Amino acid sequence: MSPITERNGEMMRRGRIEVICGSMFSGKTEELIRRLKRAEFARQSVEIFKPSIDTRYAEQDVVSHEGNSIPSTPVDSSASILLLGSDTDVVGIDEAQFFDENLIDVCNELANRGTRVIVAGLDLDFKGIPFGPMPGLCAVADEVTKVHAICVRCGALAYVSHRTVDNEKRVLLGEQTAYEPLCRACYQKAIEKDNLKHQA
Ligand SMILES: Nc1ncnc2c1ncn2[C@@H]1O[C@H](COP(=O)(O)OP(=O)(O)O)[C@@H](O)[C@H]1O
Ligand SMILES: Cc1cn([C@H]2C[C@H](O)[C@@H](COP(=O)(O)O)O2)c(=O)[nH]c1=O
Ligand SMILES: [Zn+2]
Repeated sequence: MSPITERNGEMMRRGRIEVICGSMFSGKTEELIRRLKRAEFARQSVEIFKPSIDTRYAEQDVVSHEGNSIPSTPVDSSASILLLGSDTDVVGIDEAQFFDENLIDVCNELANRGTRVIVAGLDLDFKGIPFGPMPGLCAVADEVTKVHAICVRCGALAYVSHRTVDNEKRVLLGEQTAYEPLCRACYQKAIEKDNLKHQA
């Protein structure tokens, strides 16, 4: 069970929201899997969800770039998470940026009912704009962990995922062949170069 607390003389599970955010390759999924596996070792009930559009490495599992994985339930909308994740000690959600804004209310509702909710997602899209429900989730979270990849151009800490293929759609599944993690300075240079290419 989750840590227990007392409310109005009743023993309750203590709910909370933990957000793990950062660029691509920053270790969000590995950190999510680490926390979820520790909860399983503690014999807590764990349910893991991901958006069904995320078929990059596997249909069902949450998989890190290193190949670590954990079984999950793909869902089409955040409402399904509330339905399927109730009465669970710990709910894990990966690729949260792809969910609808209602995910914020769903996580709040689960946490208020006593569930520990651990959410991982991209804080910024390839244009450097806050992605989907992520900024709202960071605001309501009890704890936010920002993780960093290494900038592939200079070795500093990366903060954003630069798209290296010509496609303006916000959602474009991919890995190293389509994205590179960059620090702020290298990202500025890369964007200037991209803009010049588009003007030519
Ligand atoms: N530039 C990079 N910086 C850090 N890790 C990288 C980089 N490129 C590839 N990786 C790999 O990505 C792994 C993290 O994968 P993952 O947890 O799936 O990240 P995320 O979910 O944030 O995209 C690292 O352990 C490392 O093996
Ligand atoms: C920046 C950015 C990324 N995506 C896609 C690319 C990947 O399939 C996922 C992120 O996965 P990770 O676990 O964080 O490596 O999101 C996108 O669709 N749009 C973007 O702007
Ligand atoms: Zn750099």
